[in-house]
Amino acid sequence: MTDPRYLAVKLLDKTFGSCSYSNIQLDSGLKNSGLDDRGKKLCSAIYYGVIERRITLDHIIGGLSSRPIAKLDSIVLNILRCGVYQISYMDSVPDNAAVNESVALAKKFRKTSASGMVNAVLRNFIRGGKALILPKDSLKALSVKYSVPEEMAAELAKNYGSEAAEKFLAASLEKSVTYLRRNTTICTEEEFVAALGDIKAERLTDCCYAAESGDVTATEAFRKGFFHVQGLASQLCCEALAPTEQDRVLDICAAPGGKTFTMAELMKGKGEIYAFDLHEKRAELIRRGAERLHLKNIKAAAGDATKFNPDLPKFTKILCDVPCSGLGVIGSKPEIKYKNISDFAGLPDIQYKIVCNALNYLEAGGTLVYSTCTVRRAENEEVCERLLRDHPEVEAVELPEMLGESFGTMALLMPPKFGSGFFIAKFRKK
Ligand SMILES: C[S@@+](CC[C@H](N)C(=O)[O-])C[C@H]1O[C@@H](n2cnc3c(N)ncnc32)[C@H](O)[C@@H]1O
Repeated sequence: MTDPRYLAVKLLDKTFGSCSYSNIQLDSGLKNSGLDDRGKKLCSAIYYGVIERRITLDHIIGGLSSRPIAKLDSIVLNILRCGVYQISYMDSVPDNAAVNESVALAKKFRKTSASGMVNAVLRNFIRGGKALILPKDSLKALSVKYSVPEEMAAELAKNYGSEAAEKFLAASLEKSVTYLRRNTTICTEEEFVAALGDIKAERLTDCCYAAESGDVTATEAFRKGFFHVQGLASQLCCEALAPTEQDRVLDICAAPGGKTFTMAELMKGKGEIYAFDLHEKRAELIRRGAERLHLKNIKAAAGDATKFNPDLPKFTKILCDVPCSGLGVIGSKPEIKYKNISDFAGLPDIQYKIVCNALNYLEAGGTLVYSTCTVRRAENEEVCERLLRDHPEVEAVELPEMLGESFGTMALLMPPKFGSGFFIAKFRKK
């Protein structure tokens, strides 16, 4: 049988060596591993933990190793990262076990010559009281403490102030919650809770629940289409657009379909939703999800949101949930925080192009919601301000209260209260 720590190191080596998504990498790694549930849990905890804390772990290792981090063999470095992670953050793993398992891993990976160094670094870390010594410079300290590149810490602080940036980074390191959206078109709360079996779910809003840990997709409730997994903020975004059965809705960047499904349910399975995404493969994800949830009011197809499609009708409500840098969801997708800020340079123009194109399909008097799962002004407030400046036919609309808070016409939702970082703005065509 595979060793969970061995698999974690192997997967980390792949993840850090490519740009793949952590959840996809982990799922495929676990699938054929032959690990039991306990092994899978341990492997996932180490794998995600190391991605989440990579900069912090490297800072610790850099202070203890005689060779610079950049000169270490990548497998050896990942063994050390996993070792320091277990010692620092996993109470369930005794320190000695973390050291011995790491030394054994070095041998298993045929890095026998490095096993002495692995042993020495980890034992010195424990002997030194597992200290995390932060750099004096405040930006560098923020970067090491919350494991975020300096450039990104600076960007967050520039956007929302250093206090809000630190709060956001701290919240993103907290355990992430799995939120479920109950499918009101086919089940009552009692039926939903019963079909969840052993998994307990706490109700947060009318249809949003926070699930206890466990595989929610293995439940009878999932098989029956009684819910889909969707972040709290995403659910609030759909409620902000508030589609009803009288509406014809356009969801212009819709895959994998979470918001399409919630809107279809708010419309009681009636009215019409046109759901588009760039490629057919992604449109198919929406169709499959709609089928599992027994939702019949969704038409999904491939379509480029930046280009006008003269064959489309006018819509009473439009959702522009545009592609974005995703910094709001670094809590659940930690690999995002290691991207370069320069990779995001072209996004505001694409986002603006999409929302302008969407306006072509909006009926006079119709409403449009613009949303992202990021916390950058350039992709949020600035795109919306440009829209209002250049389109006199558009006006900003007051958002509904969300979890008891009023936001005006643009809302930056932040974790932990709203689950993740998310932006929502609402407009009307005069
Ligand atoms: C934030 S995600 C949408 C998430 C979706 N609304 C949901 O709730 O499940 C943005 C989506 O935009 C799609 N996308 C990117 N560029 C696009 C374009 N030019 N036209 C249409 N969709 C595009 C991406 O494939 C991605 O699925």
